[in-house]
Amino acid sequence: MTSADSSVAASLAQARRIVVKVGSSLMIDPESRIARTAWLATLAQDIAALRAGGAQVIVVSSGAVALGWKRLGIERSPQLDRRQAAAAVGQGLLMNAWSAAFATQGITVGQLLLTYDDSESPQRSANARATLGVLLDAGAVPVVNENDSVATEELKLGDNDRLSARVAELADADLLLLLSDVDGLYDRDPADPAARHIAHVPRIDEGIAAMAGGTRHEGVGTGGMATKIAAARHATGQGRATIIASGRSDHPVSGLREGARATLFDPAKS
Ligand SMILES: Nc1ncnc2c1ncn2[C@@H]1O[C@H](COP(=O)(O)OP(=O)(O)O)[C@@H](O)[C@H]1O
Ligand SMILES: N[C@@H](CCC(=O)OP(=O)(O)O)C(=O)O
Repeated sequence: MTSADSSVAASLAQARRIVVKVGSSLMIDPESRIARTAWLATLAQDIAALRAGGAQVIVVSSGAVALGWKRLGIERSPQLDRRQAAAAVGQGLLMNAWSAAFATQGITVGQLLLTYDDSESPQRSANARATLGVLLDAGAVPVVNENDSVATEELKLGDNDRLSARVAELADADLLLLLSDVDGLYDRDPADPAARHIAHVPRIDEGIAAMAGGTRHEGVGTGGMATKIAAARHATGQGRATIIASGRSDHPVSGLREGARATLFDPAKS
């Protein structure tokens, strides 16, 4: 285990309130069904273990749009009304999957659907904060997504990486964990075989931001590494450690506690 790995483990062990963001590519299979029911159960077990260690956990889950296409029986399309209709179908499927996964741990889930203007409005963000607080205190796991079916193009956050940083802010979390299909930041898109993994980022500067490219899952993932770095910048700037890690394997969080490779972004010093 390297020192950066142990810092990832230490950050997880120390955090009292954690936002775990799960990308679309982890939730679905190439046929656009909930693919990874067995995997989701292992993540729910990991989250139950974090809670048993005294942490509170909020999930931000993507996948509604990607899941909705197939069930609704329409072709994938960039058109807003079609994506919104797909999300209306997929969001229910997504919550069923989370609800079933956490039920195996005896944990109740509560759905929060937020828009950009909710997070900008003092009144609505105060309400969302209070709802999160009651859910957490009652022992539930809040599962958050963007309210894709109503958000207009101008008022969309548009990606759940940024949404998760805003949720971390709303909930005053001390750790943001972004689970993706890649085990952290590389010095260039890892599609390039020469790309090198970066285990530790003490400070996000323009050089770091310039390394991050887009997604290779057009129509499934949104934003690629660039929006994860934007989220990490937002969260670390507010003093929250951020980890980007792979969710490809079973037990992705306990894997990190045992030294799996990831990228740790230090919180900014005040
Ligand atoms: N510098 C980089 N380091 C790591 N991944 C990168 C980088 N630049 C672009 N990417 C791409 O970002 C992808 C992860 O983002 P994305 O597809 O949006 O996933 P998610 O659904 O988890 O949000 C990676 O699979 C990779 O193709
Ligand atoms: N709110 C959208 C997720 C958009 C998004 O950011 O997706 P991803 O890049 O996979 O985290 C959905 O549920 O389909």
